[in-house]
Amino acid sequence: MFQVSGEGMLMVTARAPTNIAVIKYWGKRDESLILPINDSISVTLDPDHLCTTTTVAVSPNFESDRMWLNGKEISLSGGRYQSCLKEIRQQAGDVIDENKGICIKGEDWQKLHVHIASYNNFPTAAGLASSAAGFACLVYALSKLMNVKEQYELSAIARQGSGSACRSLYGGFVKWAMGNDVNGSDSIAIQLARETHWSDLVILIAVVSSHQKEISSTTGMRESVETSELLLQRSQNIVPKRIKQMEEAIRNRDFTTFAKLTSADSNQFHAVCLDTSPPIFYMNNTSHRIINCIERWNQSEGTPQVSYTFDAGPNAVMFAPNRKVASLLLQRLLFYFPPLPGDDLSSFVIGDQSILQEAGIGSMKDVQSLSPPPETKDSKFLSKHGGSVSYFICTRPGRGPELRAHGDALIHPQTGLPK
Ligand SMILES: Nc1ncnc2c1ncn2[C@@H]1O[C@H](COP(=O)(O)OP(=O)(O)OP(=O)(O)O)[C@@H](O)[C@H]1O
Ligand SMILES: C[C@@](O)(CCOP(=O)(O)OP(=O)(O)O)CC(=O)O
Repeated sequence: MFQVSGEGMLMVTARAPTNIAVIKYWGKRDESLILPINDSISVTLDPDHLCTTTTVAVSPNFESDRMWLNGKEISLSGGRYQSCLKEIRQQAGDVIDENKGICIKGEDWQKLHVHIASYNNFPTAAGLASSAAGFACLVYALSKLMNVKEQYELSAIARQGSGSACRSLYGGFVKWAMGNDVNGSDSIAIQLARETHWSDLVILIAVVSSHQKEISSTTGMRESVETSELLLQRSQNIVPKRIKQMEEAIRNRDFTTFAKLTSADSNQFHAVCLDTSPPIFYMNNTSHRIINCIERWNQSEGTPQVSYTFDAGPNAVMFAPNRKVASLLLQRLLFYFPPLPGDDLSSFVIGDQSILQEAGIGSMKDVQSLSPPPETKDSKFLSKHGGSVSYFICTRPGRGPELRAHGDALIHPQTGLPK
């Protein structure tokens, strides 16, 4: 919402979700415009559980563009922030409200400076796509402040902050079309279906403990483009088919196909990482154990009960077709990856915690007395790995960015500084 203070400051606060790719983006054909070598498809995660909140403010008294992330001032000099700010200013419209004494013409935005305060309600730079939610929220909030008319162009602007950010401008199920234009104007996100289209889906995230310093997605994909022949084959011959199949699976809410494609595409993306020289290892032993646990279960049932996907890190994102299956998944995961003694269950499973009740787990004692999954006949698969998952987040497909009320503003209306 617009908020005008006595100091002549105008503010907007917005919230934006993260997303998880089910057909992965990996590889750019243009590094500075962030143009991908293939289409990708993602599911937007419920912002009630994982989101960025950003307040943007403008005042004639501001001397430079400034930004605070999670309370600490950060530099906006990087090319990605500069591209987003420049592009959004070019699209800015008039903001005129005679009653409130506001008159900002479209061209005035080139001279006016903004203050930005942003907060992620989940760990930043920890493999949970903070850059996707962050850049989507920044561009969305600025577009509202600056009265940008062409809302469909926002994804092409957010893309220049971080490729995957373009998909966070929509809720539900989203495709990022790679486009053909050299200037990137058609490399944009398109909503395939709203979150309500497939609201039974349950998403469980295992935040896997990791002390390794990971290689960033930006660097990793650059090295894959330079060295992996498998990536060339994937982007030219495999992804185009999978995109069509995935679109159809989403349209028909066909979980079996959705699950098969999601896990297969994650595995192929990590195979590309291994095919990169030098090879890149994003998953760790815990990630591999989670895959084994799910594959054993799926094999024993003959059809996929759940699916998994991993981005450029060890965290698992798992999909279940409904709450019943999600609670069976949670029982299995808590059996193999219990919290450490003394941990608190209510901070070990966060997000939509009602899933714990449905899984019949009310206390740490219930976790300890979980029986081994019935498909686990061989005792070598019975070892537990307490503490190797830091915590679980239970969520669902969610809405796209939205404006927030004045009360959520992160900038003080008098000082123009973070609250
Ligand atoms: N709320 C935000 N607003 C603007 N930029 C943000 C925000 N949160 C994160 N970023 C930017 O994204 C960077 C982190 O991106 P990075 O790709 O390292 O981590 P991630 O997106 O959390 O994890 P991953 O890409 O592995 O899923 C930060 O250093 C910052 O530049
Ligand atoms: C594995 C991925 O998560 C890669 C995401 O890469 P980024 O969007 O973080 O990379 P840049 O465009 O360089 O900022 C797959 C995906 O989200 O599609």
